[in-house]
Amino acid sequence: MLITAPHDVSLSPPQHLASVAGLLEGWLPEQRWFAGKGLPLTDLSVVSLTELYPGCLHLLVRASHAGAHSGCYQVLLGVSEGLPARLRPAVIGRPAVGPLRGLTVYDALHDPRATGTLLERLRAPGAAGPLRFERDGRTDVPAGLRPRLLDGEQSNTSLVYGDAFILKLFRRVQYGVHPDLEVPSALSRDGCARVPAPVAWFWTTEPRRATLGVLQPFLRGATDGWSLALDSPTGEDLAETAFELGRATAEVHLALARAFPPDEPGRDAGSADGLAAAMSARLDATARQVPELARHVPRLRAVYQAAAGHRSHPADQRIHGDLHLGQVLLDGRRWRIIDFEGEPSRPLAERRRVQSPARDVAGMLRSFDYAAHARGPGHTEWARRCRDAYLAGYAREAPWDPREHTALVRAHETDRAVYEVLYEARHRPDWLPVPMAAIARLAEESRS
Ligand SMILES: Nc1ncnc2c1ncn2[C@@H]1O[C@H](COP(=O)(O)OP(=O)(O)O)[C@@H](O)[C@H]1O
Ligand SMILES: O=P(O)(O)O[C@H]1O[C@H](CO)[C@@H](O[C@H]2O[C@H](CO)[C@@H](O)[C@H](O)[C@H]2O)[C@H](O)[C@H]1O
Repeated sequence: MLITAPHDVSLSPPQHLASVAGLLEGWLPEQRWFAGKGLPLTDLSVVSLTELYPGCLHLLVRASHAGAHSGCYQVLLGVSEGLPARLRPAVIGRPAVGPLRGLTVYDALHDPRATGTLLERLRAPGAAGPLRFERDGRTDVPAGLRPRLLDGEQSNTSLVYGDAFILKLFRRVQYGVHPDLEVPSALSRDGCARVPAPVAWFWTTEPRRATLGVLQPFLRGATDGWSLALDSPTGEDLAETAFELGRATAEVHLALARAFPPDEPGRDAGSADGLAAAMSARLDATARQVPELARHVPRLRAVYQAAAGHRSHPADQRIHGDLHLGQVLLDGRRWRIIDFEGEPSRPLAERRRVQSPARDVAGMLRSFDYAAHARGPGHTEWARRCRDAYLAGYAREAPWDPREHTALVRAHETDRAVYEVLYEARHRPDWLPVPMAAIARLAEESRS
């Protein structure tokens, strides 16, 4: 396959691109954040290329697959004659042909020189080719903070600088306003302390505006909800924290409703029937891709219809969109909520739409179920306690009580489990039995 360069690249010789094409073709599909897993690649094209310094290229690469599917990815490449031992795990390969023959191409996000340069750019707002760097101007970002690449399971890639800031680089790039910059900025203007506020960010103008990364304060010493859930010896000891987490979710929902008022563009009314139709459409699409889901389809549709039958629902509003235990950090005694990106596989415009707050509540309930599986057999009761405490905490702060809207919450849990089925099938097939077990249970419950 030939990798094709954009016509207006002036920063680096286009023939270099042909050199790295074969390497990226093998490397991209192996990455956790690559969304086209299992779909044969038909083309790779560079939509933007910027030389950050000689030997370090910032690329946006479009990967096309058979059919209409394609995705644009952010990649930072280093090119070097030799690499120190600590950078060997980052090697992508050595081009066999072309001007880069014999040189080593590597993932430069592992290279402190490259990631240090990114921070310097963010500290001094301005342009580099099509890239634009901006900052809020209120927070001091010291020079020379030591970068460290996070190695956790992620949809994107994050770097921690001096344990003071964290930079999230969006791997799958979509054009338009990015909710992970838009929402925390709006919440911070609203005075909401539950969400770390963006300090600096960068975006590209080429071929269209797209947010590429956001720097925010690093909550040193905070523990994520997933680790806490796996470490807590009993449901009893997590109940109080789960209650507080419910309160935190409701507080953020209230702040979101204030920050994105009803007449804001992008907000539409939504109806219970429309919701059931949208959920059914997602179910059908997923069942086409994950055939083991197909036998549950009729019963799951009934779950959606049951929610549509109830006319009184909490109003749609902007929500988190992908709330789970990995997105909440216990910072001292206070829960903080991160990652407002929404479900990574959905189009950006869809993720920015108003949705039912029940969806976030359902996301967290699903997460207790995941944690119960991860803890091992016999943790159903543990999950129930966490669930009850979380719902009680939410109801304490929110203007509606999810325990009085069981059909709605169940429909969202089901829709969320369907999303998880596709997510796991694509990214982590070993985890697929977890949402599949929930699907079987929810389908069975629909009989009663
Ligand atoms: N402000 C922060 N302070 C401390 N840790 C953070 C912060 N933001 C993110 N993290 C850590 O980084 C991980 C990944 O961040 P996240 O925004 O969820 O990325 P992704 O969308 O790629 O999953 C989180 O699970 C959390 O452990
Ligand atoms: O990368 P993100 O955090 O934005 O979210 C994606 O990946 C998550 C897994 O890392 C995935 O969450 C699912 O697995 C979690 C356990 O690892 C579990 O707590 C969640 O409830 C479950 O949805 C998330 O769905 C996906 O969007």
